[in-house]
Amino acid sequence: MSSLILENVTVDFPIYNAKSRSLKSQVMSLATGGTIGSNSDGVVVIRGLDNINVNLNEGERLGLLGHNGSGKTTLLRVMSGVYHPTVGRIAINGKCTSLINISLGIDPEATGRENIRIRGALLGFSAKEMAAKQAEIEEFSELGNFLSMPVRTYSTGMQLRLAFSISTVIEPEILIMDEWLAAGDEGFQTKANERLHQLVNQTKILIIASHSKELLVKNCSRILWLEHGKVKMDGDAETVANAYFGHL
Ligand SMILES: Nc1ncnc2c1ncn2[C@@H]1O[C@H](COP(=O)(O)OP(=O)(O)OP(=O)(O)O)[C@@H](O)[C@H]1O
Repeated sequence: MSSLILENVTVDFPIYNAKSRSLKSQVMSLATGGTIGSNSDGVVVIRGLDNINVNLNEGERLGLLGHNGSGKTTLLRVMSGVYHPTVGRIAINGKCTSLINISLGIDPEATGRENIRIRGALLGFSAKEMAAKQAEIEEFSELGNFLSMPVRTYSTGMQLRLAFSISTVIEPEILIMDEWLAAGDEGFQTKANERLHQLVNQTKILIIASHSKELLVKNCSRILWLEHGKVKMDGDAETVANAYFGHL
């Protein structure tokens, strides 16, 4: 059974070149972002997440809502292992894939084909599994002869096509997304959308951050509303979305 559990998770970002004396006290509810404070050494600290508790089980589809800087991306990054909690712990059960920063790790000097191979190895595919995946990824990307060219020669859209084709070939049990991924030109977008829908439908646990009510209500069963790194509301998707969009 897949599950994802966060217990008392706090994430602090120490900012060594900021001066705490220049910070003015602000009315919290007016400010965007996390809480800015300082630690015992006088170092300025931005608290991205503040004591978050989430328990996700198979079948759950969690949406993240909140103003700019409320902690959505930080939470997604903690869930995908990019950040470690400063305090608290996280337990992940199941194969987890994050579709945030899909272009990260693409080597511009290597060819498209080499990049597919490199990423496959990083994802833990065996040589045999990779041979089948390689053909599938190449075909999906529709990059043709460009697959033999270094990625630095690609346009932005072509790079995205490659990154998208690679990142979505895996079938995760836990899927983490920051907004709905859009890649490529019109033709490719239709195809990319279909693939994303497939992934979202197949995954056992979904976590997606978005500013779109429609997207969240359509894809999620539960929504966590974050404010200044804290949980403001957690509940049924429609109820939380109505409360959030009603307060704006
Ligand atoms: N790498 C970092 N270094 C310092 N502070 C950070 C870093 N990443 C995030 N923060 C801070 O943590 C808080 C939460 O940011 P986060 O990116 O998680 O917000 P968000 O809800 O995803 O916002 P948005 O809707 O604008 O994408 C903000 O106050 C931000 O300034």
